[in-house]
Amino acid sequence: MLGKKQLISFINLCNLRVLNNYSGKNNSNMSQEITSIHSHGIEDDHEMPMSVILRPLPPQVNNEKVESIMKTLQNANESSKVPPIDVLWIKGREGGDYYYSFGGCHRYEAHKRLSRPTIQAKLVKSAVEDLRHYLGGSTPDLI
Ligand SMILES: Nc1ncnc2c1ncn2[C@@H]1O[C@H](COP(=O)(O)OP(=O)(O)OP(=O)(O)O)[C@@H](O)[C@H]1O
Repeated sequence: MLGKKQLISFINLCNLRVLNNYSGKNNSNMSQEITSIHSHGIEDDHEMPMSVILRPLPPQVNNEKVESIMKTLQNANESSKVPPIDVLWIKGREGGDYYYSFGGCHRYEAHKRLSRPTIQAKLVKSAVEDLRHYLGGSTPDLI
């Protein structure tokens, strides 16, 4: 279990990674999609890069379930049976974009073990207050 200081450092490290990723050329399409989603204030499904998703809470997974989902994902005829995970999209006070995920542990873990670069995600526009429900006093100051 991470201590409070470690958790904050971890989140800050991840945030740096998010900002770096989003300034990179490879994510230009993603940035455009995000911008258009923001302007409409809606939730929608996206092919999100795994590397930008912040998961500050350690997952507790059932290996059999993860392996079963991996098999489903690897079968082209079955993969659509795995629904998108929910990702909270939060704007920092200086305009930074942060993508937090708390549920969908088994689906996320299955993608990770398959080294999938992206995961289908439902982007849900959220506020820092929503993050506080999960992280309490360890909620970072998002810039
Ligand atoms: N082989 C499979 N095994 C389990 N679930 C599968 C499989 N294939 C598709 N699914 C779907 O994937 C989703 C898994 O959701 P579930 O709530 O069980 O786990 P999770 O959300 O990924 O993890 P957690 O609930 O622990 O955060 C369900 O909608 C389920 O129908």
